Amino acid sequence: MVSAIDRADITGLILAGGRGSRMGGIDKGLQPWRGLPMAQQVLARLQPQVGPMLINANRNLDVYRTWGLPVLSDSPERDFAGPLAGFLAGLEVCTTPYLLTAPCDSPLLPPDLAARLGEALLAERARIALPRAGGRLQPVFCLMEAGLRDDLRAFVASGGSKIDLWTTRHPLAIVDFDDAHAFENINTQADLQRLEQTPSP
Ligand SMILES: Nc1nc2c(ncn2[C@@H]2O[C@H](COP(=O)(O)OP(=O)(O)OP(=O)(O)O)[C@@H](O)[C@H]2O)c(=O)[nH]1
Ligand SMILES: [Mg+2]
Repeated sequence: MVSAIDRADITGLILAGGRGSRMGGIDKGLQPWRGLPMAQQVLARLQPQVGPMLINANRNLDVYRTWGLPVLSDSPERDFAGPLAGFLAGLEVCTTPYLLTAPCDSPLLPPDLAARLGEALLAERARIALPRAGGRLQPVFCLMEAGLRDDLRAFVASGGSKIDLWTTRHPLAIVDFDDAHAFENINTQADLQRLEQTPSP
């Protein structure tokens, strides 16, 4: 039998703290897509897979707060230090044994993301699990042990900002997903319009 992590033991964290520079500097999480802000589309896909949910944002905090979830900003010492700053903000308040991140700009994320990453993490006795799709790692979708908090805090404090440099320091499970489309990332207005029309599961 394959063991699984109880979904209540995983906190979901939506990463909406970026600059959105390729979309003219807008707050991508609030950008409407298929009738809802993009981060809400991600929330709808992620929430059924996990227990508590958190949002990481650095702008428009009042708007995000109206969604009824805790909203965390990156530590003010670092100005837009990248997604790892968001991971750390999540780990600092996470009360479950695991944290699963998802970016606000990939609204088609797989419905079995948490389950499959969790199985691999347990089976391989890893501390971090990442998906791979279309031959590429997708490191902003990261399932990690909450016990990595101190390690990540030290890594970020020493100037670390690359997710791959942090994740490869730890036992890592990689899970192949067949549907690369599920990890499509909306970075530009053109991506937004193209994906608005593409049929999705
Ligand atoms: N917390 C936090 N998250 C970030 C930061 N930069 C990017 N992210 C998040 O990381 C994920 C991937 O971001 P990108 O699409 O590469 O970057 P972006 O800043 O959103 O957009 P660009 O400025 O166009 O690159 C998204 O979920 C972003 O919200 C940051 O400085 N802090
Ligand atoms: Mg992106």
